[in-house]
Amino acid sequence: MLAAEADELDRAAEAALRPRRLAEFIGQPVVRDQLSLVLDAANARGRTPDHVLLAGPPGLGKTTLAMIIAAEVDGALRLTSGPAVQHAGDLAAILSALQEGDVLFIDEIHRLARPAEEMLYLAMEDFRVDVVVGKGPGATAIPLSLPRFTVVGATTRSGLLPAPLRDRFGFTAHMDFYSTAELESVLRRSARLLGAELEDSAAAEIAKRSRGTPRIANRLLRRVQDWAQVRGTGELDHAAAMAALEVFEVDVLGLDRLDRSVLRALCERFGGGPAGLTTLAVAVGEEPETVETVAEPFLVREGLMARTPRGRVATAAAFAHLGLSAPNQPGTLWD
Ligand SMILES: Nc1ncnc2c1ncn2[C@@H]1O[C@H](COP(=O)(O)OP(=O)(O)OP(=O)(O)O)[C@@H](O)[C@H]1O
Repeated sequence: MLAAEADELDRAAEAALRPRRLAEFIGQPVVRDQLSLVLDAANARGRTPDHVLLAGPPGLGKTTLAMIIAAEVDGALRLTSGPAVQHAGDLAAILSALQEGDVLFIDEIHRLARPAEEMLYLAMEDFRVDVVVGKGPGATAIPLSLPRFTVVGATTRSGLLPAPLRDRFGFTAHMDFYSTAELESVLRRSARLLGAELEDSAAAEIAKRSRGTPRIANRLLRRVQDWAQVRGTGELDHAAAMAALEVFEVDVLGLDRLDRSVLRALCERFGGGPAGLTTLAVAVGEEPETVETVAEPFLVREGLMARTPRGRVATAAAFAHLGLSAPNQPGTLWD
């Protein structure tokens, strides 16, 4: 329910909710300002804009921004992703089909295979690919020049990007989590597009629990709509929001059942920790990887849990959130 990654249902629903132009894009003021400068300058010069890297966690609008960039420069958008390009030949095929002014969106660009990455360096810098013909000592590289195009790379792990690739982008836009007020605007806009009216207090409740992520906000809105239609009055009001969020076990901080059971185990069974990841995972009946990748990042971000060399530790805020009193032991985080 609160995963920031998209599933099939999200993808189908999201298409209708994506802002199409930069002016419609809510939040991310710094990124919007940087992009509008780069795109306006490119348009004024009649040139394709510099390559852009979009860095940030999933669900914050990287794909949406890539589509907006293409729309703003009147270019066609070609989409691919790092894992989809297994061989340099795959990338050569994509690059050689590009037209002047196209925008090539490469999602998860940090997962490109090495040979493809090297081919991309040359394509981004010199608008050229070397097509290798033949094998062994007789192989020759035939240079093929490409029309000017713009690469928009998206990554959730900009630290994994090799420096030579990072350097080929004209700039990197760092996307941040959205504020509650921004998410309320996203929700009001989505409701309008869905032909529904969303009460302000309902928007505030949903926004507060959406983990700073528009994708999650839109998903929760759909569940509130379901509740209103099936069990409520049809209105997207405060009562519908509260009831739907309760059905789906999303609490006031945006924690779901797994998050809470991890915290509860840490606080109640291990006295707040430190507890090792595996021990904690066994206590909640999950795989260590699930606890580490699904629950932990948000708990740490919210200041409810800390990772220390001795193991996971619950903070005073975690005890308070669960309505427990924190043990008073010197040397621990809640002291
Ligand atoms: N600034 C925004 N204003 C309004 N809606 C937004 C905004 N950013 C994202 N959204 C909505 O959130 C959803 C997810 O956005 P998007 O697919 O662009 O995220 P992403 O960062 O590319 O995620 P991923 O990396 O997981 O693909 C879209 O449906 C889009 O409508």
